[in-house]
Amino acid sequence: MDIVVFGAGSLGSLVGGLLAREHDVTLVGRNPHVDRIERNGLRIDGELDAHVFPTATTDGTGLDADLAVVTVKAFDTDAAARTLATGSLDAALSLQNGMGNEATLATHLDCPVFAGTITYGAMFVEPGRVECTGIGELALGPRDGGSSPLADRIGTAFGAAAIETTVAMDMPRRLWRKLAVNTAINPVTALARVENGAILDPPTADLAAAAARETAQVARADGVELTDTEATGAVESVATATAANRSSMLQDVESDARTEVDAISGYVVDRGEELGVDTPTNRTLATTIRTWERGQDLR
Ligand SMILES: NC(=O)C1=CN([C@@H]2O[C@H](COP(=O)(O)OP(=O)(O)OC[C@H]3O[C@@H](n4cnc5c(N)ncnc54)[C@H](OP(=O)(O)O)[C@@H]3O)[C@@H](O)[C@H]2O)C=CC1
Ligand SMILES: CC(C)(CO)C(=O)C(=O)O
Repeated sequence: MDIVVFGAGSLGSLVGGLLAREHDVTLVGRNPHVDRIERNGLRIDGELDAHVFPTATTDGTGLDADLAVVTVKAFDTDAAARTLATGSLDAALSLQNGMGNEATLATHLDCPVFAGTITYGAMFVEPGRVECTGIGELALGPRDGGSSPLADRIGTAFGAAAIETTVAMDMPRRLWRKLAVNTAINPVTALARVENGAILDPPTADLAAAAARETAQVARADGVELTDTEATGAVESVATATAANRSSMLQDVESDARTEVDAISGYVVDRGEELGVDTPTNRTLATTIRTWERGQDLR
């Protein structure tokens, strides 16, 4: 397959690098990372080891591909979609955290847009090098659920590159369950400046669980069957499995970078308002993170 990976930061470089073991990959990213990849290739180390030579560019306009994998931060999705729309794609797949990315992509792109969730961990080490901090799995499928031969083809292509992949018929449920995890872990760890495992202890556990329960309530109002128990259970198991991790939102706050709060807690608040579900915990968490953002000179 010809695959464009739009957003060659931590995750995009890892996924693009793994795909490059089997497919023709073009990474769209920033310099000096792109420059280094063009000259010396991309090294992946940590839990996986690879040295690959994908094409890399800082200019994402006019690209033609079978598939675009979108891995920019949620707040960059609109710009990424507009740039990708200048080329020609057969399909697009979001692997981003937060909600609403697929809808944004579909607004601009004239091709099927698939939803994805990924539990691989990636960390940018230096230009030309990323670390795989955890081997997980990838699920992808139609963004409204159901099956599609094109999703099957994409799943087969990821599998051929030895990426653990499930083609799922229940992506809306999976996206909401991941959102419940992110609404519980990300803002709480970012505000308290603690690793993921710390949210398992009372009284923080109550705060995180309240955020997850509200997210599940909004999901149900949106027609997706996600019980409170399933949402809080997912939070507990992810926080346990990633106990020593610093969440992406904590890392953003620590490096004075903009967070994805609008697509995480903010999404739950906004969708809850539309559906008549009050979300006081998510509202408080979103407001506090946004207040922090406004007070910073963000990168
Ligand atoms: N890292 C991880 O382990 C995981 C991340 N995710 C999700 O994946 C997404 C990406 O995360 P992550 O990789 O950590 O983020 P990064 O910030 O490391 O990667 C995004 C990259 O895209 C670049 N970018 C944005 N717009 C453009 C553009 N127009 N042209 C070229 N490059 C562009 C950014 O550059 P710049 O910053 O200069 O704008 C940045 O280098 C997020 O939604 C995150 O929540 C999900 C699971 C795991
Ligand atoms: C699952 C979790 C919470 C892992 O840290 C994550 O997705 C993030 O940090 O954004």
